[in-house]
Amino acid sequence: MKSIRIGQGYDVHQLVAGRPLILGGVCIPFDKGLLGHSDADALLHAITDALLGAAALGDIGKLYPDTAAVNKDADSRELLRGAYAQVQAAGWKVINVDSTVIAQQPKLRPYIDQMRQNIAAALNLPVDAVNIKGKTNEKLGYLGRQEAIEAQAVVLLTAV
Ligand SMILES: Nc1ccn([C@@H]2O[C@H](COP(=O)(O)O)[C@@H](O)[C@H]2O)c(=O)n1
Ligand SMILES: C[C@@]1(CO)OP(=O)(O)OP(=O)(O)OC[C@H]1O
Repeated sequence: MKSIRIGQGYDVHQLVAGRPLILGGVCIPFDKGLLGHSDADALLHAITDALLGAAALGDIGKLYPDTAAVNKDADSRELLRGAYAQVQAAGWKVINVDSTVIAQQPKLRPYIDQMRQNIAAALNLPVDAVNIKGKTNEKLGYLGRQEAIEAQAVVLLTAV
């Protein structure tokens, strides 16, 4: 049997006024957005870390330091594609992705299908190999107070 690997990823970014809210490569209408060096797409960052973790290639900050001017305002779809190129060069391909975005507001459901399509395109996967779940934080803590949005992801790789 071909070997398989699992990886998990996590990210959180602060929600602030004056920034666009970008999740899964979708710009979501909202009165606040995520703060970061890049476009701060917490979902794509969590998936990128899950990919790199499964292939034992470190983490997103190792590939794309937040001190590098080239990464300023980067489109996280490009970061995800670049990380996946390294994962593929190491002899792996993705089987599937599952993820959770914890956002008290806004409701993500209307945007989930477009996010799945963006992630599937970046990873050369069928859309039904990518799942995204939205959760509130039941108004608890900093997520519940809409001070941040968090994302968690797992990916499964198989040897090519
Ligand atoms: N930002 C969010 C949060 C939740 N959803 C959807 O609502 C359902 C219920 O959420 P709970 O946190 O109350 O369990 C959840 O299963 C999602 O379908 C959402 O779309 N966006
Ligand atoms: C993506 C990078 C690089 O621009 O910066 P941020 O957008 O701040 O995101 P984070 O998830 O904190 O870490 C990875 C970074 O190195």
